[in-house]
Amino acid sequence: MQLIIAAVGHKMPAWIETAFQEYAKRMPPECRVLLKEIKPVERSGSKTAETVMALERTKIEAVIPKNARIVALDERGKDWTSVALSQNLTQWQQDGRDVVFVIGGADGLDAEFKARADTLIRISSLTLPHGMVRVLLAEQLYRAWSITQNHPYHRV
Ligand SMILES: C[S@@+](CC[C@H](N)C(=O)[O-])C[C@H]1O[C@@H](n2cnc3c(N)ncnc32)[C@H](O)[C@@H]1O
Repeated sequence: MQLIIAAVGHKMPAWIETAFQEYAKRMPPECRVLLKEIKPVERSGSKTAETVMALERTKIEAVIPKNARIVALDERGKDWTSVALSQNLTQWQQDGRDVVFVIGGADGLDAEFKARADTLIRISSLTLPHGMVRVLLAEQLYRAWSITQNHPYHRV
């Protein structure tokens, strides 16, 4: 199983890259997190937000491996606890399918893409900047793995 974060957004500030790597590098070899950045579609007066999201959806789908489980990130998604994420991580490791966490761009994710995702989760009910979402997600994946290992990083 490969954990992939497909994130619309590139050329992130150095502090986002540093924070993301801080957690990604802690993951063990059997549970590595691979980041696939997707260049946002250029905004222009003639493109509606729906058009932009549909174009970004095509770019997102191009980086998703066949048969991968899709977990879309959205502030309206299910509110998982870290323990629930760790339980899902254990199940995902058992079934072996790749898992792709998808983070949208400035306008969000295409509605049809979200409807077809296997799961829609939120990190908070607040709207977060997309760069910070990849950092928080990487930390939560490391925490979830720590829970599965009874590692002292996670304290109940
Ligand atoms: C700036 S937000 C887009 C906001 C957009 N107006 C919307 O309604 O989705 C960019 C991306 O960050 C992610 N995101 C933002 N806040 C989030 C949250 N609280 N939980 C999970 N993902 C979030 C989502 O993937 C979203 O598509």
